[in-house]
Amino acid sequence: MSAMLSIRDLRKTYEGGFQALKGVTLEIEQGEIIALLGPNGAGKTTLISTICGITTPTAGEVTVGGHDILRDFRAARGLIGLVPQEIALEPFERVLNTVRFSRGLFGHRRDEALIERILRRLSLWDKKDAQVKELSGGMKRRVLIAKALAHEPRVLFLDEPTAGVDVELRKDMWDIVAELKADGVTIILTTHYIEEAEAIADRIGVINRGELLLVEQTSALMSRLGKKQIEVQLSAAISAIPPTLARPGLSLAGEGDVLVFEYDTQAERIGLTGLLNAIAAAGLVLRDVNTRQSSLEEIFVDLVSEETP
Ligand SMILES: Nc1ncnc2c1ncn2[C@@H]1O[C@H](COP(=O)(O)OP(=O)(O)OP(=O)(O)O)[C@@H](O)[C@H]1O
Repeated sequence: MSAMLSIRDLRKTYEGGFQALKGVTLEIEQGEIIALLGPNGAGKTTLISTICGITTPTAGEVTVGGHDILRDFRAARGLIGLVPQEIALEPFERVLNTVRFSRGLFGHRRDEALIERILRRLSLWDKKDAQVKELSGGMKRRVLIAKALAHEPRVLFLDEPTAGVDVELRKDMWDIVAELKADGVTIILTTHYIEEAEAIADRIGVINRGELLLVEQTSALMSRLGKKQIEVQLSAAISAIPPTLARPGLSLAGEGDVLVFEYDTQAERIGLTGLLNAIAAAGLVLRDVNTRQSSLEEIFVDLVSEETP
């Protein structure tokens, strides 16, 4: 089966010489959900904008459903739905018209029943006659999603869909993504939240400084990255870890008064109870206990430093 979205050696150098994409290659199958993680300025929006025809590539090739995005733009764009990061809506337009218009843009026939279903699905039906400027920020984001869905995309791009939205919309978004996937829609989303990528993506791509550092199955990546630390502060310093406590992942830190135990959250047996019992049995007294999970930032730093020879 050929890929639904095929990106080959895509490069983008902005006017002024900044290289935002340095040769990105990626194939995405139909019905797959891929999350692109990356720090600010990594090139995620540039990648999406280039595929959607908002930014022109400097080099490389992209096909959507087999259609080249430059030579066959209308056919390629007709398959795409885009939920952009920035809210760009006509403030005086009414919600219903905004969404209807979006469907017409790429040559689809009117389908009032579909528009109603989408608006209801996004809890916007009772706002259909409101002007966009009367909506809250979260509702405007819902309108952006409705617009993208109105032309029944086969490939949907979500650029940080849940940045700054409330818990309810986030949950709705995740459910909608699952429903679209069940319909065979291919979804590419960018996010800063690893939990979000973990919850909904089949694969995760990490992008940094215009390069795709890796693309991996979510489960494989999470088990590689799902490290957590427990820091046990002792009431008195020790000169070495007692032999009864020694185990892989345990080290002595601070002034000899902190035991750090690094473990894999995905492991079947972590052994925390055993460790705490052994600490007590060794006659050590605890002053405090903290846990720390690797943050996305640390994960990036790890990945980036792994890539540096
Ligand atoms: N029109 C432009 N002209 C020049 N440079 C640009 C332009 N648009 C983006 N850039 C630069 O390209 C780089 C990538 O930006 P991009 O918006 O793609 O990043 P991003 O990964 O989406 O970041 P964020 O997570 O902050 O949204 C940044 O350094 C940005 O300053």
